[in-house]
Amino acid sequence: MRKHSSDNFMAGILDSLAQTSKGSSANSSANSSAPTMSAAQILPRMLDFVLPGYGFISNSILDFLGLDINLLLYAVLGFVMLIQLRRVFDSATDMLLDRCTYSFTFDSESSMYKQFTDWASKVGIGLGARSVRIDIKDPDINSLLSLKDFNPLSNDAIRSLPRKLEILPAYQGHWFWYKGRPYRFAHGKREKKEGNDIIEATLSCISLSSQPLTNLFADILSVAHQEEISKTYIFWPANKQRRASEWHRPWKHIGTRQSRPIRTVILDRALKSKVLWDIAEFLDKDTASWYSDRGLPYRRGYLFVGPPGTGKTSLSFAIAGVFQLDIYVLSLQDISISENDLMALFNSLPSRCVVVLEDIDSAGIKNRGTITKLKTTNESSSATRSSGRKSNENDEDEGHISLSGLLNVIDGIASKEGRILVMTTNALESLDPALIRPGRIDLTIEFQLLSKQDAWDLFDIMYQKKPSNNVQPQSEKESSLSEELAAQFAEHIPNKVFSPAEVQGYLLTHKHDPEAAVKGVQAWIEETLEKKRLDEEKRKEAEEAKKTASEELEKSEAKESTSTTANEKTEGNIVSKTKTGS
Ligand SMILES: Nc1ncnc2c1ncn2[C@@H]1O[C@H](COP(=O)(O)OP(=O)(O)OP(=O)(O)O)[C@@H](O)[C@H]1O
Repeated sequence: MRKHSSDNFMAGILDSLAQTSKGSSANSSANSSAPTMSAAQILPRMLDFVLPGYGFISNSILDFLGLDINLLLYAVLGFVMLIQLRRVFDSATDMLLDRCTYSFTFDSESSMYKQFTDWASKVGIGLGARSVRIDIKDPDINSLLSLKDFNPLSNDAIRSLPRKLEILPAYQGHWFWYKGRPYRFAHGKREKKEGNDIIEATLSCISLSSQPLTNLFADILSVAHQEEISKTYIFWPANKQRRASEWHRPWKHIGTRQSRPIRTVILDRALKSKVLWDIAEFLDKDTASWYSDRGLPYRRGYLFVGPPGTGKTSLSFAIAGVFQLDIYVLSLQDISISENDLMALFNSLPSRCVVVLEDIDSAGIKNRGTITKLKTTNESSSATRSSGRKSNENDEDEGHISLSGLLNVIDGIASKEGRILVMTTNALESLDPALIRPGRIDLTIEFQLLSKQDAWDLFDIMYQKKPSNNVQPQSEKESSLSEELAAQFAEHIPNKVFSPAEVQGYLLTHKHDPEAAVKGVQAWIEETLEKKRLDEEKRKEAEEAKKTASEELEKSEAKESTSTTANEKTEGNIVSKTKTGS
């Protein structure tokens, strides 16, 4: 039934068209100037047939309003056709992309992603897109600090810093041109893992080979490399939750620092070059095979010994900068790090890096000997029993990582080849010899308190002008003046009394005024020595009080145990007397 009516409908339309066309051809023979039905008339005719009266209405609108609704109709039809064409184009492009595209994928947690977005922001990739992501770059606080009239108490100072926008490719797909080729950057699957969004990113290129993409990545890496040359990447252990997750590296990138120039670390020249040559030789391309040919583990260990603030950490950072290595800093004082964590942390180190184990003396490493001693003491000593402490409590006090656990990590089978281990300590004598035996520690460097010459060097480092900082290099006159000031300054500093950190702290209070630093140094020395003296007195008093308290405790415990023994004896006598009496 329905088919029948639709047949009628089509027949009607064709009839109507045929009549028009017949009429037109008849007329055309009679009158060649008579209008024939043009393509433009087909739609109105069809509509007239479907909606009787449409022709009348459209003519009336044309007559009265001068508006040709047929034109509107064609515009709508054209628009619909365009949309359809776009769909066809999209699916054709998808098909083309599928067949003729190369894609490289990386995830948002990878360092590749960071390097791509840095590159995109630098090259302005996001700028061509109609939809971009924007972020605000951190204000350049360094530039503010270098201003003479900077007042840290004024909130406005920080607020007034210009903040720059960072323009990045949007999360949806985005085409861009690079070196005459179209590339597409898109974010894909987003997954939530351990509270973190991990997004898959894809960079594609229409090409029959992967070469253009490889070239693009080479460009990205070379831009990143230029930046990295002067930077040191710093890693710390990630928090416990992330460390436990199989999705994350146990290390967290916590920052990137301008590499510390080696000349800014004050250390005996011969020692400095000894350690640098040693590392250079270790990192030489032939050294790894030299080690493996001889069955030696390809690792190097250094021990930096010296009082606090003498440059042990600074030298570690400078070494990382000189050799372009990332630095992994680990403190065993972090009680959340278990032996298993330590193992995972060491196992996931890259093959070339500097790993710094800070303050290993105060880390509370459980010493094999100490544990045995404690256990024996606990078993035999009634004094310890009476204090109510259990042996495992003592073990915990001793530290959460055992010496054997640490040794295992440092040179066990799983330990990474090629890493440079730096252990720092303030107290060499408190270290277990096993920890620093040759093979684990290959070179020990001693750091000292400041000599007069060191004070001279430190002053020079603090006030030298660098041509690279848009500051004019020093003239000869200026340079001889600053040498004179450095000499005067060094003259005041007593030999081997202050650490470089202490003197640096003082100089920082006169950052832009070397004359004032020289003028005020004597007063500072006296004040600091007096403070040190008072601190030392307090420390001694506290030590004395602790000693007296423990002696008193021992005495009272001894008294208690004597009276217990006497009571037991008396009780024994009473019992024996009673027995005898009975
Ligand atoms: N030898 C040095 N040369 C240059 N700067 C130094 C030196 N020693 C210390 N400093 C300065 O003192 C500060 C602390 O130095 P650093 O952390 O390297 O000392 P450290 O010996 O590792 O101390 P700690 O034993 O307390 O860890 C840094 O800002 C550093 O610039």
